[in-house]
Amino acid sequence: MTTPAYSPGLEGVVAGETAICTVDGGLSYRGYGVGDLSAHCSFDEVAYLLLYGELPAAGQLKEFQTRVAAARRLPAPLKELLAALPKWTTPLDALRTAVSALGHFDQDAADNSRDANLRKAERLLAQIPVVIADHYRIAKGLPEVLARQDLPHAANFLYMLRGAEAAPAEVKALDVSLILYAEHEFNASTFAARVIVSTLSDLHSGVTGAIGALKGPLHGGANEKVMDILLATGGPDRAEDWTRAALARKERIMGFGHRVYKTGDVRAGILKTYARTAAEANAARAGENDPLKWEDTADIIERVMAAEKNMFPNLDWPAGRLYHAMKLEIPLYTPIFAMSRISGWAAHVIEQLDNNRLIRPRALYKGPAARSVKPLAERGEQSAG
Ligand SMILES: CC(=O)SCCNC(=O)CCNC(=O)[C@H](O)C(C)(C)COP(=O)(O)OP(=O)(O)OC[C@H]1O[C@@H](n2cnc3c(N)ncnc32)[C@H](O)[C@@H]1OP(=O)(O)O
Ligand SMILES: O=C([O-])CC(=O)C(=O)O
Repeated sequence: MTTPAYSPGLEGVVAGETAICTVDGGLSYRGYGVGDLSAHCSFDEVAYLLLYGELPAAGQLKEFQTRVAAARRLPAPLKELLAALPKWTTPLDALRTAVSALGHFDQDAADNSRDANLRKAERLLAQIPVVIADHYRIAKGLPEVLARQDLPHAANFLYMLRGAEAAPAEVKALDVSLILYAEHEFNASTFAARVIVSTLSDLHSGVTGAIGALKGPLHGGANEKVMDILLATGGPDRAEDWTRAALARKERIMGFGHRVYKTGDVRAGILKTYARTAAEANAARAGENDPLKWEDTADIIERVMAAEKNMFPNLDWPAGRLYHAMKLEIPLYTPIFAMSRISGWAAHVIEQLDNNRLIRPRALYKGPAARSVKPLAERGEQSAG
């Protein structure tokens, strides 16, 4: 047997084929550049594109939105479960548990046909924002807000969370962030979902595992850490010294760097404008006198990171700031990523199952050489590996 090539972290390894997305030559979903999609489409259209392969015509979009809106409700026992979770449960952990539980209530759960997976994907697309908003309101002791049938994905989420309709500019900014978060080829959470369903497991299992992978701060969890970093600097006056000191301590500045993008992430550039505009608008509304404090702080950190590390922002960097400017609480940021990425995860699960082969790579063995077992009575104590 020949020894297969080994690449730590699978860097640069082509682990499968996809027709959903490419990061080569600028990020595109099914052939459409993300700049074009975020300028001309809504998240609902992009979710349809990812799931069905083509942008919807007006009638198809309406039918899709109607189906999704009708599925915006949770089984009563799941609401009870959300209320029964320990009070320290994070919103992302609650979401992971809820998606797993939703599998029990979905009549198509065990059906891995393409049609059933599309039906389940639409339902999860509808249910995930409801889980996030319901858990948030339960944890705060606030009354439940029922989903609206007449609002698109982003607008309905903000409505359920706050109990009031959001301003159009806020809805647009959130919507653009959802478009940019929707899909990204073989990132860790999507790959996790594909590995899971490659055993012929089911969509809910794949998405539950994907949420677990998204949680980590090297992936989706980074968007929550971004604001921790900005707040820790104290503001523009101390941002440069703080960043240099953090780098000297060999700390990672969350929101920077990327496994694939080494000269910058196109999505970060698109969302930066929305983060800045939201900061100006929302601070003005709240009567704050330094609306661009965190945007200016971010600019300084960007300059230091480029000069010291030749490292550039990824999408989480402006997304964390945008959500903060919208006065959303930090533990909601990674769940918001999930409420978008469900469209990409589901598209990949369907694509994997359309042409499935078990994903089972090899490991390079680094353990002890072959040896014989000594009878128990003859073994001395040895410290574990
Ligand atoms: C939407 C998304 O999920 S995008 C990713 C979001 N994640 C983050 O923002 C977390 C911060 N960034 C990182 O940890 C990394 O850049 C990753 C995990 C995203 C990509 O990592 P890789 O390309 O595999 O690089 P790797 O982790 O091997 O790091 C290489 C070197 O760069 C350093 N480095 C990488 N990212 C950063 C960072 N953000 N800040 C400071 N140093 C960094 C590492 O410490 C390491 O240094 P060393 O060689 O001296 O040990
Ligand atoms: O591709 C990656 O490794 C992470 C990422 O940017 C994403 O999932 O959007």
